[in-house]
Amino acid sequence: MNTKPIVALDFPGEKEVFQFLNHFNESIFVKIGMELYLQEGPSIVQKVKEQGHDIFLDLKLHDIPNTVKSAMKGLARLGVDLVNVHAAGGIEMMRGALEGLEAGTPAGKKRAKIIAVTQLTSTTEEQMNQQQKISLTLLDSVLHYASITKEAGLDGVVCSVHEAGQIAESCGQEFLRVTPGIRLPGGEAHDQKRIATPDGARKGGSSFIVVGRAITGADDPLAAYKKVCELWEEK
Ligand SMILES: O=C(O)c1cc(=O)[nH]c(=O)n1[C@@H]1O[C@H](COP(=O)(O)O)[C@@H](O)[C@H]1O
Repeated sequence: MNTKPIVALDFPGEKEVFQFLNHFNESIFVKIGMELYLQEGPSIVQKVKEQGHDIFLDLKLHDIPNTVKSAMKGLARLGVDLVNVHAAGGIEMMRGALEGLEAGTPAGKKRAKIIAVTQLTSTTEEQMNQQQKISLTLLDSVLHYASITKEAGLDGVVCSVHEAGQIAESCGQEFLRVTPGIRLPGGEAHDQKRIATPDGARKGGSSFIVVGRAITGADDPLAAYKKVCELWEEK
């Protein structure tokens, strides 16, 4: 797995995906999320893989442990590089997800990394306090979810850049911090609440950045991708 920016293929269907991927003549790291997967099904994973791209299959599983375990067993056969669940499903559910993933990974193949969503980057502390009835700071809630994710044996979490550094301190550098909510300087936030720039993410302790609309919605997606890479990788 490389640490290239992960480009969110949030498109309605296959046609738009390949129009977009045609801009690139190198293999990149992409994310297939629920919008695309629910329209096209598992075949889209196969088709994107055939072009040589690394894949984060972002289906954010959150259900009873047995259901998540069985679902993960099936997903493991798709041969993707990274998958995720919601940490709010609890330790038993996350352990089930990991067991399913291990059981479903074909012999001789590397199992996908598995991470858990802490608090979505579209959530504010006020929303969390009022709507989830969690009376902590947002940072403490994210740190708590990171600690139970680690206890369950997963490889890391999805969080915002604002929490990434503290998670690295409490859970270790090896524990992945995958951070969406990335915008180019001055870019529109849209529905995201906890945002940062690619260079902010590098300085803030992210292991990976997930970038969607800043690239897919740009007039020149390749130029936007290159700009993101430049800021993310700058030494
Ligand atoms: O799990 C995710 O990928 C995810 C978690 C999160 O907390 N926030 C978040 O935005 N995402 C995903 O990251 C992508 C962000 O897209 P943009 O806001 O367009 O860059 C979307 O595909 C989201 O589904």
